[in-house]
Amino acid sequence: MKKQPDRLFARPLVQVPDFAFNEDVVRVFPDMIKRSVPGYPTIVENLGVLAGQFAQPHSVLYDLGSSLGAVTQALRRHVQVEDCRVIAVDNSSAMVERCREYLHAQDSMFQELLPVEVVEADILSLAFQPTSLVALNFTLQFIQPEQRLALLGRIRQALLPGGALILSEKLRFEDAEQHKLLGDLHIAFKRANGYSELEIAQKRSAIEKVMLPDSLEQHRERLLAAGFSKVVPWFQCLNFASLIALP
Ligand SMILES: C[S@@+](CC[C@H](N)C(=O)[O-])C[C@H]1O[C@@H](n2cnc3c(N)ncnc32)[C@H](O)[C@@H]1O
Ligand SMILES: O=C(O)C(=O)C[C@]1(C(=O)O)C=C[C@@H](O)C=C1
Repeated sequence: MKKQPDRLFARPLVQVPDFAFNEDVVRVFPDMIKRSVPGYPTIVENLGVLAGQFAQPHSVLYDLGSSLGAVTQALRRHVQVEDCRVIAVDNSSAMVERCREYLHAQDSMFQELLPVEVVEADILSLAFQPTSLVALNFTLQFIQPEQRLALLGRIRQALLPGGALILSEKLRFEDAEQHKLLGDLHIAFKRANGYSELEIAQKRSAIEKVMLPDSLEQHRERLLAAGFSKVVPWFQCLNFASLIALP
């Protein structure tokens, strides 16, 4: 379970392959996401706090695209509601395997944590159980754009009254000047976290076909079209934001 620094794009690659959540990424993922996503630790910790306000007894909490279970761990630290359990879902077997190890370690450190099940599955073909809280923390941006509405619709159908979806995403901006400013500041954030120009450029070309961010307006419209009644942004740092969507 050794956590390694992210040097995946440090050396020049003849051809940069498309980004995938494989074994190499799993080894460096905690370091990669913290150094790449402005506000990530704040979002994850507060997601636990927010979840505590929506979680209901005898219901399921979903962490969709759970990676190594950072959100699941925050849910388990913050939510103390009777007969709640967490279902963490990811379709990367490398992520799922390591996630189970981390959660096992959390079990041995804390008492009275919510029970958790880690499922290796495609969230697009998941049969959702009635749920009071769904977290999509930087996952929707990796789903094919034409499949996003249907997924959100199914999540909406599964949500209990009084529950919530928490959706965190990288944003693009419809105003070109704003898009460039926040994009440049994100690059400055990566530089300040020790990434070289080469690492930044190669990561960008690895990710540009697999991660397709939407604008805040697109998110809002799509969430409303999926049947959500209200969309409330609760956090933004540069071009990364998190929204609460109410059923
Ligand atoms: C950026 S990571 C999410 C980070 C994580 N939620 C966290 O807060 O640390 C995106 C994750 O979504 C997973 N993923 C992408 N498409 C998926 C799908 N269709 N079904 C399940 N998981 C998916 C990837 O394997 C990856 O682990
Ligand atoms: O936008 C970027 O440059 C990123 O690296 C973002 C991002 C993400 O938002 O999930 C992309 C892939 C990695 O999982 C970590 C961070």
